[in-house]
Amino acid sequence: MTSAITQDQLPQPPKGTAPDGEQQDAGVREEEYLYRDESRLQAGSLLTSRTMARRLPSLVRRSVQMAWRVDRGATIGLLACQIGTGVLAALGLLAVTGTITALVSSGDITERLWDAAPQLAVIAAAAGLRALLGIAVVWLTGRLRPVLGRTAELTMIEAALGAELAANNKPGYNDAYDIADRGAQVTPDLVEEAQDVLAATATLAAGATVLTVLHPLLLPLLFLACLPQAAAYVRSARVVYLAGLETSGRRRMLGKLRWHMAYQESSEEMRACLAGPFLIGRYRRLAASVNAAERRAANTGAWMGLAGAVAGGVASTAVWAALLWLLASGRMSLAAGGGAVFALQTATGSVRGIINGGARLVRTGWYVQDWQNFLDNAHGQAMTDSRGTAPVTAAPERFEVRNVTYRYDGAPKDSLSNVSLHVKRGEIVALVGENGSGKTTLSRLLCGLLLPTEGDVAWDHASTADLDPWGSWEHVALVPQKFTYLPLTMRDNITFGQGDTSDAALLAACEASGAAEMLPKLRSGLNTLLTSEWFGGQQLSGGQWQRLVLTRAFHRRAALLVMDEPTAALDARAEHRIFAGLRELAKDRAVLLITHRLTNVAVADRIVVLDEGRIVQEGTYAQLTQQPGLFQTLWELQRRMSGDAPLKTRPSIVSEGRTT
Ligand SMILES: Nc1ncnc2c1ncn2[C@@H]1O[C@H](COP(=O)(O)OP(=O)(O)OP(=O)(O)O)[C@@H](O)[C@H]1O
Repeated sequence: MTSAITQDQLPQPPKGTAPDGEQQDAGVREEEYLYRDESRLQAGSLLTSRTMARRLPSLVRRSVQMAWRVDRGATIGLLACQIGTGVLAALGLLAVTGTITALVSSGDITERLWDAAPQLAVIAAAAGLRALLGIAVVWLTGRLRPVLGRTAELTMIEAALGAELAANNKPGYNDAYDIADRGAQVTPDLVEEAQDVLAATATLAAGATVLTVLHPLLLPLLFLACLPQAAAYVRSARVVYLAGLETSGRRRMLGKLRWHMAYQESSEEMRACLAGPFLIGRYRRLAASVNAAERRAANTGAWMGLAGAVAGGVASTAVWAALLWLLASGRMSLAAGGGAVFALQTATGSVRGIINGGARLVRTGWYVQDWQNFLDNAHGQAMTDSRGTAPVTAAPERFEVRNVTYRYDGAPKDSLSNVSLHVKRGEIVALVGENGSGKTTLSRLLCGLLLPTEGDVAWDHASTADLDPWGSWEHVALVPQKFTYLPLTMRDNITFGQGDTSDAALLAACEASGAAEMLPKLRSGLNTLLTSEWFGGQQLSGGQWQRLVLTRAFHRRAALLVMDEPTAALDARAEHRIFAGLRELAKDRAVLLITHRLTNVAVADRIVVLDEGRIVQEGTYAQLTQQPGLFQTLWELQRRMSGDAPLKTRPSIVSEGRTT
């Protein structure tokens, strides 16, 4: 038996605080996590019924094209079913009007019944076949939906991977991604809704033919009667869509909170810092604001629906009055009138189906349009638009940053100012400096992951902006400061399906990084799934993961090796192994080493010291340890802390800022 979780089963805050962390949390400010793309919101609010009517055919066409691309068989089957449904509906309807005409004509009742019998048989056969086609539609749709959904997701991932790394800092990019992702999720709905519209259109075609034959006035009247409801549906769809846009940022934040509160990676901090109650409080407030926006949209939608229904009711009464008038004035026979009543009812149902399905289709179409816009150019961040396609034909010899300035989008100041640096194959260059001085940013530029705001980054003589990014990253091996724990086997985590995947090649890289030592402890050696979230998996420690990430970089045998704090999580023996082996590794590689452990940079040929985004010192280890300046100050502080030596200079930076 299942039971709902009660409030007291949730993590509780420390005594003296409100259960939802209210005392610590000032709440969600009005402007927090809000979507602010005014032009987009304005464009959304201008979407009208006329736009909808104009877009409907292209949306149906697009959904058919999407379905065609992923499963031609199912698409052909579905189209055939819709056409079949329409034909059967027409046959059934004609048979019904024929039956009614036969039954209300004069003559013996037995004769009239015999006359109507073939029509009744057609009605029964058409209804049975339509039911069969309905089952086929459900089966084919069930076959198509998941493939469409997964394909849409994959195209999103490809588009995101094809965007500039800097895109994450661009205003609106992450919102655009989220909104587009929603579009990807509803892609299967587009096909289903298009089908509903097609089916209703097919039935309407049948009803319309009969109505027009009975009296040419009936069909236009019917359309007029449905217009108010159509307008109401579209308005309500627009309100819901706009509410979705406005709340996208907050819904993204809700997703992030759920992730951090529930998943393994952050679970220890969540518990030990008692972050749960605080974050649950924050979640509640954000959720309440999203709920309120959605409730407002639902209310407005309901009012619009009511207005549409009232107007539609009045208009329908007028249509029925017109029919009565046609009958009363003798402009239509009683027999035809019976058929007309039935045809009118069928056609009214179909038109409502078109309008209802059409409004849903248009709303889904807006989302799908967002998805397609993102696929087109990743919200203006596609690398194909910002970079060249020049291939990197041979492994570059020299990597150079020339007079580079870089500022992250939205940042108040430059992270790097007029910086120049080069590193050649066979050389180790160390980059040092205090937190936030720009080391990682510089390494991202050297790798071609970021393009400079000013200046140039060149590999041999080619600017990274002109190179094909994917081709160039084949020559890069990166040990990032923050690495990702991927739930793959050790083998896959090392190779990502590239290079020599033989055991011999992998073991050589494992030896160099120290990862070989952990292999005997793994259940299935290189084939062990490195996570405890799945059956049979095994989780590594932080340092073991760092060894693995080093193995990944060494295995790539790339011309440029960038190591950003590569030994932060390693034990002394493992760290020693890395630095002792670095010279050997650098024989045919250009190595950029970033570390705060200044004694380790003795291995480098040159040391570049960054301070607040500028190069303030450059030289060998021997030179910089003897030269007064930032390097010497930091180096002496570290030596003092490790008890190596007394200070040569006063550690003024601790209390008075920098000494340079
Ligand atoms: N993705 C980012 N978006 C916006 N600003 C960033 C981003 N990454 C870094 N910065 C900013 O750029 C500046 C330099 O950061 P960077 O990470 O390059 O420093 P660092 O020298 O590597 O620091 P640390 O030693 O702490 O790793 C900092 O002021 C930081 O706030």
